[in-house]
Parts: sequence; structure tokens; C-alpha cells
Amino acid sequence: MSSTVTETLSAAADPTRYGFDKLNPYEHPPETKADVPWSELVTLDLEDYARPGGKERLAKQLEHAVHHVGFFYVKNFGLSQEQVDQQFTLAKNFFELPTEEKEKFEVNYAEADYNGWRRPGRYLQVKAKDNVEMYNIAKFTKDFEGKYDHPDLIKAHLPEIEVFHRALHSNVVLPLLRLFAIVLQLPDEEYLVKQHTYETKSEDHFRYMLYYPRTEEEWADSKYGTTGGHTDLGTVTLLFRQPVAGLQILGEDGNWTWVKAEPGTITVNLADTISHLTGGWLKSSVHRVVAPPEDQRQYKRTGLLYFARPHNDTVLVPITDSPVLEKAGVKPRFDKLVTMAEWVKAKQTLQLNPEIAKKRWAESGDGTVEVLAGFRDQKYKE
Ligand SMILES: O=C(O)CCC(=O)C(=O)O
Ligand SMILES: [Fe+2]
Repeated sequence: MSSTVTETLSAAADPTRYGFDKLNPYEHPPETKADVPWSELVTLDLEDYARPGGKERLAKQLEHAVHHVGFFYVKNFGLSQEQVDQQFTLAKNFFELPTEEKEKFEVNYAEADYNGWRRPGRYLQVKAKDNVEMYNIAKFTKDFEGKYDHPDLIKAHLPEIEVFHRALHSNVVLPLLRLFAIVLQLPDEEYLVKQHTYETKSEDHFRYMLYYPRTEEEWADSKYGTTGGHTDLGTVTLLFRQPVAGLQILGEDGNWTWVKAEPGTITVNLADTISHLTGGWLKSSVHRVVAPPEDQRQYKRTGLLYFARPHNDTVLVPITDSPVLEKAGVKPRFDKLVTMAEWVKAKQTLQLNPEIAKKRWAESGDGTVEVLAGFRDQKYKE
């Protein structure tokens, strides 16, 4: 082996090369001074969860949010701001890697497998190429062991990423599922938890996300992002606080409001699967990411997200022993039995393959698309 190859190999294997003292630290951009209509969202203090009567208090606080809004904040989730900022730093340094390095880990779009690197500019947002880059990391369980390789930067930090992944699942996702069970008055508070255990195969993933700044012309060509209304596909999405505004929620009154970056919080939104499991009673919230206010347009917008999903073999029919759902008379949302694995594949195929999506959306001619077994997605108000 030549000495250059030996040196390269040992440098790559050396974890100290990627220590946080060697990386470019992420710095939170300043908050906007713009006067925009902010969403009014409740904040759950997860520290209250373990106190006597805490779960019941939090469930009460959630009742309106989960049925009518689909968005809320959580705070005190057991990870320090330093741990969170380290993840933002990893995201920043990952996205700064050369394309030739990142593309070794590129997503298998045709297989609708979103784990890995998703390059920007894959689809047209009206007339402008999208400005979003992502890196998705699967659960740290035996089902995914050895399945996805990572750049050395990420490999050097997999232990902290695993801690983060698992903490989000156990400190946030599972407690929320117990609160949802209380809201639904399920006899078994663990009902939803049993469909979302960490060790069982599911498509949960952790994501680094980057929105690149756009020129005024690109923003105009993309209609300032206003056509991007969507619902997420899983159970809940956790979105770490970052200061660049852009996320908007479609309210029941038909108006879009902006989500504010509240320090020390995670923004949570309910997604399609929890809606399928409750016949639409728990609300899969419609949201979009638009052009930031003018005083923030020059900044990159970095996201840290966790997407929670039930086990792949979960059948997506409404829960039968909830007095709340019974009273509401909810119905299944598919015209046959559908598993989570089938739902993920169907929706991700549309999300990851612009050519297929274009054709399928055009089929109906009425601005909707059949995702699977009679369930349709639609375009939302601009
Ligand atoms: O970046 C955000 O604020 C939200 C991203 C989002 O909606 C998504 O990735 O589904
Ligand atoms: Fe989303």
C-alpha cells in the first residue's frame, strides 16, 4: 500500500478529525422583525408529564390542538441546547461536504427509500427548481444495521446521533402517544405505544434539512412557496426550533399563519397515519414552507426533524375501543386493508419521483391524486 493511501485511510478513521472543536459551528441567524400573523399554539411542558396528575393536565391542554389545529410545541424534552446545537453543527458541516462525497450516499428514489442524501433541484416548484437538500437517518436497530453507509463526518458522530434519535422517540414520541390515548379515552393507555416501539421495524427517521436562499426572481418563479401546502405521512413530525421563519399552517378559518421560533421548543405536527388510525379525528395538519420575511431571506434555513411512524405491519384502520371515535362515528379512510409499509411506499413514491407524481396528479384532472386504496391527496389553497 502506498503511503498516501495509508495516510488517507488513517485520517478518515480518526474520529478526532471530526471533533466539534474542528467543525464550523452552526450559528442561529437573528430572528425576524417582520410583523406577520403568528399562529397561536399551545406549549406542553413535558416536565409535568411525570408529576401526579400531569398526564391528565397535558392531555386536557392537547384536546383542542390535536382535533382542530394539528400543531403544538413541547418543551423540556430532556436534551440540552448544547446537544441540539451539536446536531445543527453536524447538519451544517454535512451540507458543506462536496457533492461528489454526498452523492455516494444518495437516496434510492425509484425504490421510494428516503434514507440517505436527497439532492436539491429535483422538482419544479411552479417554474423554479426546489431549493431543498436533505439527509435522512434510519433508526438504530437491527433491521437497518449495515444497510446505510455514511460519510466519515457522520460516522464519527453516530453515537451522539443515536442518543438523539432514541431520546426523541422515548422522551417525546412515546409520551405524546400516551397523551393521545388519554384524549381518545382508550382503556389501554399503551395502545399506540405498542404500535410504535423503537426496536420493531418502522420507517422513523431523523433528518438534517437545508433550504437555500433564493433570488427574488426564483422566489417569484416559485410563487414564494405558496403552492407547497401538504400533510406529512407519518404519526407526528418533530421540528426543532430554528429562527428563520417560513413555516405556515392552514387554519380551520382558511387562513395561513406563521409558526414562531420559540426558544427551547420542538414544534410538533400531527400527520396522516395518526389521522388514518382515528378515521380523520386527529388532524393531519396542512402546512407549507414559504419565502422567509425579507430581513431573513439571505440566510440558509437549517432544519432538524424527526419523523415518527408506526411499525410497518400496522394495519391503518380506526381504533375500535375509543368512546370519542365511536361518538364521532369515524370511518376507515381506505377501501381495503392497508399496512403502514404500503402507505409509506405509496406516498413516498409520489414525493420522491417527480415524473411519476406529475403523471398521477394529471390522471384525475380535479386537482387530487389517489395515493392508495381510494385515499386522495389534494392541492391546498395558495
Ligand atoms: O422546514 C420546515 O419548517 C417544515 C418542513 C416540512 O414541512 C417537511 O419536511 O415535511
Ligand atoms: Fe411537512
